[in-house]
Amino acid sequence: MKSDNPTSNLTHQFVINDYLHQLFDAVNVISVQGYDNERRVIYWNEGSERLYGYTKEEAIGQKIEDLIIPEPMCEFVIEAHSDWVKKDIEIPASEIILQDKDGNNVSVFSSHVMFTNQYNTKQMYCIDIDLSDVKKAQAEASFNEDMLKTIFGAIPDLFFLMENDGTILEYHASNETDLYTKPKQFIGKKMGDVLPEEVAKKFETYISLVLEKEQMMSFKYELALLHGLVFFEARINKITEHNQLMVIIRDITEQHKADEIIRHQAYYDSLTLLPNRFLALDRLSQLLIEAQRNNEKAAVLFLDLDDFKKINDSLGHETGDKLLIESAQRLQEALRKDDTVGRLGGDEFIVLLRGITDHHAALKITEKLLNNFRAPFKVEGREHILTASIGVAIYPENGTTVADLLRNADTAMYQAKSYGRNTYSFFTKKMNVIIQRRLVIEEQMRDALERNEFELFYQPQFDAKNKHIIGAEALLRWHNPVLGNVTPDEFIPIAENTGLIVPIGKFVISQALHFLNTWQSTCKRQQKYTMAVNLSPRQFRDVGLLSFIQNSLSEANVNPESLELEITEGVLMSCHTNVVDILTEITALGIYLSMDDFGTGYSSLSYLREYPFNVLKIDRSFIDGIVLNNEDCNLVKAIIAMSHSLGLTVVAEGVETKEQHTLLNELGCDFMQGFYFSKPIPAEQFLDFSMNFDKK
Ligand SMILES: Nc1nc2c(ncn2[C@@H]2O[C@@H]3COP(=O)(O)O[C@H]4[C@@H](O)[C@H](n5cnc6c(=O)[nH]c(N)nc65)O[C@@H]4COP(=O)(O)O[C@H]3[C@H]2O)c(=O)[nH]1
Repeated sequence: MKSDNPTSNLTHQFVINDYLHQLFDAVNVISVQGYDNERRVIYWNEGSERLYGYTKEEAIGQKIEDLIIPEPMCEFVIEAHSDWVKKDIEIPASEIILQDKDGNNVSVFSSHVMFTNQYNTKQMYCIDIDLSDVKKAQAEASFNEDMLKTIFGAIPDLFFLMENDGTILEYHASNETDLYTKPKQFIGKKMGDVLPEEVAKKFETYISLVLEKEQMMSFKYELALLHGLVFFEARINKITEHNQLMVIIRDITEQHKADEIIRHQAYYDSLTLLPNRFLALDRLSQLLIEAQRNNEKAAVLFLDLDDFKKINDSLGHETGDKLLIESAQRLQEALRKDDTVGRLGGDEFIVLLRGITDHHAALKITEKLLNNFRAPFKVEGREHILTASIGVAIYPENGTTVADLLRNADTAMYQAKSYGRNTYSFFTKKMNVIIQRRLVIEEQMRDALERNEFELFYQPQFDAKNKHIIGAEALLRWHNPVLGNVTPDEFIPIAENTGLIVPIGKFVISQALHFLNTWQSTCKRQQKYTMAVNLSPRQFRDVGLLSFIQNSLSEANVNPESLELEITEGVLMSCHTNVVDILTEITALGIYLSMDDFGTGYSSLSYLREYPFNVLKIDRSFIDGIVLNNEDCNLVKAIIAMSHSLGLTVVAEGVETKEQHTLLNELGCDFMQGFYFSKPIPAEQFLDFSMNFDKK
């Protein structure tokens, strides 16, 4: 309750207290208020004005409970004041929350004194020290503490506070269950006392580094815990002003596993799980460093599965994948643990053998690898025969660098392929010459068609009985300005590999048919001549092959029956699903089909029944020996008989002597060709030969 005219009632009080008030005025940083025995303000210094917001003029005469006492405390304050005035019960100094003019809380430490003036009236003076800054700081500190607790509780990391010498002072751990040692046991100790020696050493090293460099450092380590191997990352930082260190330890096992998976994907082949090219070559470079240091030999084996592409194309990629997986297993089975087998890509593998004593040691392992391929591969109930060709290069004889050894092993592997596959070959310097030539041939052949470097020679074929010319075989010749004459045996396989055989083969078909037309019209006779043309396996992959042949026949105005296409077993073994279809379509057109080089390779009789052949050509390697060698003679005799029983016409290749001719005639051979009659000759010469021959 406010009094009506407070100021006039209080005037005498000011006079009395003037001296005292002058003193309080001097300490204006703290709030001092004076109250009369009815709790009316008789003194209000500058500090009070600042703290509570009331000016001196506003405050003087007001009762304390109307100014700064919050409503709920009013009764208590009035009572306490009355007790002090009347019963001398002192109000103790305490921390209390009052309120300012705007109703805001004001936290103060309030001390009180009671005077009795000369009129025997009690006057209370309150000295209030503003605690708001202290309170704010306390609130902040407690908030920070709470926040830290929450953070420590929420983060699964382990925190250690350490002296600079590594003694652990304090820790925070949200979960102590899975730890190597309970953090409590760390307190007062160093890492060396509680962790395995190797890990403790790492801590010591990094603590020294952090102190020396004055920067945060981190490192990784692993610990074998009861539930398995756990990977950690420790971060150490210096708390500069306190000469202490903070160590934060994080369980990174999951991240480590994820990293491992990524690393595995980057270094291992996802299909076979073998080291991929990248890792295998890295291992090779490590191997070379070791071999050099220990003065040892090492071997690099380049392994390529034979005809894998064809298998993949014909059986499908799923089967191909399964074969690759099993191949990888078989290779691993043949090797020691510290040897490496990697997949370079596709059907190429690399094997690295360390610490081999000599070539013989490498040879034994190479043979073992090939042997492991002998048993058929079983995929989805079907058996498949898969073989491999291996090239071997030895360190240091065949190279001292990754690139050299790899290239030379590859060269040797090509050599093994040319030996007929399913075999191995050790690198020799001579091979490099071969490879070099191969590259030049390849390069020169690219534009040879455009440069008109190819020419067809023709070798006549004769009726064995009456020695009449019945036809010819077209044989390709290549004269190159750089290489000179290159034999078909050398350039045809390269043309096959590069695919150049497709355009070259078309040139042959078209040229041979045009020549046949010229020949048939020049040397007119009742029975038409035939023209035999060789077809390579690769040409069967050309979807336009059939239509090209048909067009060429009509362009050259030649009957299909006059064309004979010679194919080898290679075409049939290429496993191309559409080979049967193409061969059937070829014969349906009326074109003759001839099985070339019979007697070499597998010479499977089943092919003759399975495919629609009209002609069988006995390879000249058999004809060579028929006069001298009874076995060859009997074999040729059997081939002729069998062919006739299948309705096939038999042509003998490479007839070089009169005796061979006579014997083959006796054995019932139908047609012949060979140097005895004529070598393959250019077109013009052939026409002369044919005309002169017919006149005889
Ligand atoms: N020692 C000896 N050899 C004889 C005798 N009679 C013929 N020859 C040779 O035997 C080969 C017969 O051809 P091939 O077996 O089809 O074997 C051919 C054939 O597989 C291939 N070839 C040739 N021209 C072509 C072609 O245009 N396309 C394809 N794809 N291959 C071809 O190259 C192979 C070799 O051809 P050439 O060097 O012309 O060799 C020819 C021929 O010159 C003989 O009495 N004694």
